[in-house]
Amino acid sequence: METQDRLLFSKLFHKHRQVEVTLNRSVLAWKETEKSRKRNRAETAHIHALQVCEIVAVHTKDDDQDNKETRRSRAEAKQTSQLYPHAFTVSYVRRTRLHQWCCSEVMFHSANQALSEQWITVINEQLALLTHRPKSLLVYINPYGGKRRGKRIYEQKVAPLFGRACISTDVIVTERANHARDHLKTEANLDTYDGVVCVGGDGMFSEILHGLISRTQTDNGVDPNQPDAELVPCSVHIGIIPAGSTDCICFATVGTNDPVTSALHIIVGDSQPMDVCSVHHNDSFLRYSVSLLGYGFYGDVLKDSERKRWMGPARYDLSGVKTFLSHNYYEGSISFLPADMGDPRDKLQCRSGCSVCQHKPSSKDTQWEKKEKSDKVGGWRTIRGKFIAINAASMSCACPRSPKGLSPSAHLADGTTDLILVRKCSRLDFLTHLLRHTNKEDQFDHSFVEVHRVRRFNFQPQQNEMHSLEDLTETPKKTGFRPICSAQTNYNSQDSHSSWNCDGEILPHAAIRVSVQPQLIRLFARGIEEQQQCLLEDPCTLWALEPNTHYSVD
Ligand SMILES: CCCCCCCCCCCCC/C=C/[C@@H](O)[C@H](COP(=O)(O)O)NC(=O)CCCCC
Ligand SMILES: Nc1ncnc2c1ncn2[C@@H]1O[C@H](COP(=O)(O)OP(=O)(O)O)[C@@H](O)[C@H]1O
Ligand SMILES: [Ca+2]
Repeated sequence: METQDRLLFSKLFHKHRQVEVTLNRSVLAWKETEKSRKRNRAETAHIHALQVCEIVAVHTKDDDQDNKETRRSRAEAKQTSQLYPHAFTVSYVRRTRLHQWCCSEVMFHSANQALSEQWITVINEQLALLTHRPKSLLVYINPYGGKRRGKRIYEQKVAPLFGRACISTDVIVTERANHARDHLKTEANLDTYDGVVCVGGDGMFSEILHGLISRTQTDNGVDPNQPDAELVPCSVHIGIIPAGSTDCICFATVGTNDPVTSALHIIVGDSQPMDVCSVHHNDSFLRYSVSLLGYGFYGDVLKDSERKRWMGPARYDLSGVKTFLSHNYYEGSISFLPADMGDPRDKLQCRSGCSVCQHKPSSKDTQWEKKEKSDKVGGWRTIRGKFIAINAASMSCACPRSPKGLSPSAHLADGTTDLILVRKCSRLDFLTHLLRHTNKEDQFDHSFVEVHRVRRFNFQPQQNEMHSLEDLTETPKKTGFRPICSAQTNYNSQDSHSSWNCDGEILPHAAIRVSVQPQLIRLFARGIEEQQQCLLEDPCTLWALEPNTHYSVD
């Protein structure tokens, strides 16, 4: 970076010290001047830098300054304000704990009003060049999601940030289930928004997903009932402010469930493509899924938990224990079309800028699929058996309960889903498998678990009439649970079918056809960041550094 690339360079005051401030197209940086450093006997010159793309806003001093600095040294602050009364504040993204962001501020003072205004103008000009940032958002709040804090979370933590970033919003607090979905499907004027934000959990996200996809297909004349239809990607981004019970979609795309972090990802206009599974029963469309499609264990947990909604997020713990103790298994046949790339056990985790997901399936891949379809059996595999759980994870499904998720190496946007088959096994074995979701051990490393990366799959449950004698002898006594090490599992003819847990919603049919639609939607997210993100360039290059001075960089 040569000094001629500088857009602005000035000597200003920051925390009562004179600093050289410099701005180019990508970085805003400042360091104490030599004069000021000598006065403060500082041996090291510290260079601070922040990326322009992570600046939230710039404002005249104003209002906001009940900050720590002012509390620490009111007298000094008063003196600076008197000598250098013209100030501006830059709000920017600061990384705090792992994957967590906050909005920080830095204030610069000047004696010269025109100079202060020039800084504001030039920074704003640079922000205006970031055209991917949303200017107008449609926000839906589920007031009953999670611990029923959605409205408060939005009003106290998110709305002030949107206001600071000059984003205009239309806010709808939902009055019933499917209010947001129906509004998006038929009423919302989507041309006026750059994004739709949902404040709630995975169920609320699912409403937005269905509303947007359905609207997009209707507008483009695509019939979603055709299982082989190529769906049209949605042009409007979706933002998630986590305020639900599991919030797995937020956690797996951002790395944390923090409303402020998510609001900042929306403000900076991050964009993360995501695969969507379309689920059909015969030739009728049932639902879309982006995270978990789970039959058996997760379907039963969800079904049981719906009756305990009043308990809030803790309902899943109780239903989880109950379902685990019931130890049901289900018979059926699963056929799938393996993906030609990647492996669920390759330990290549999907992270921000993931190289696997950069490769959007091309028309060549689609032709390959068509060929597979045309020779009917080519590529398709079928597995019959008795399963405790059949899970399709289109993303890792990481969440606070399971920080690495159901399939730690699943990708957000590779056009595939990881099909995990957990066969009938003892309770102890199943418990060991479940516990491995919460520690570093490999949950797939069991003889009764297999996992396949697939593009499509079909499930057909076993018809009720055929039970082997062995199965019938396994029907449990109604009075209690059998020993924890027992290999026996429950099978009673009334409950011979489970339900599918589709991103937290119960599906009415057991027999389904699933097809992954690559990168059908985009979220205001960037995937999980690997580590503290480095600056695009070394801020030291912004200055001709002085000899015999030690420098340190933020
Ligand atoms: C004995 C220790 C057992 C630990 C098991 C941990 C495994 C947890 C994996 C959880 C995967 C969750 C996938 C996401 C599902 C959500 O879409 C769904 C709805 O979320 P929301 O709308 O926010 O309520 N949540 C669930 O289905 C809950 C599953 C909980 C299972 C215990
Ligand atoms: N105003 C409302 N009243 C009742 N149910 C609602 C309302 N708004 C949304 N819902 C439904 O609530 C369910 C759960 O919402 P969600 O935000 O995912 O919370 P949780 O994570 O606690 O399940 C979703 O199925 C959604 O359709
Ligand atoms: Ca995927």
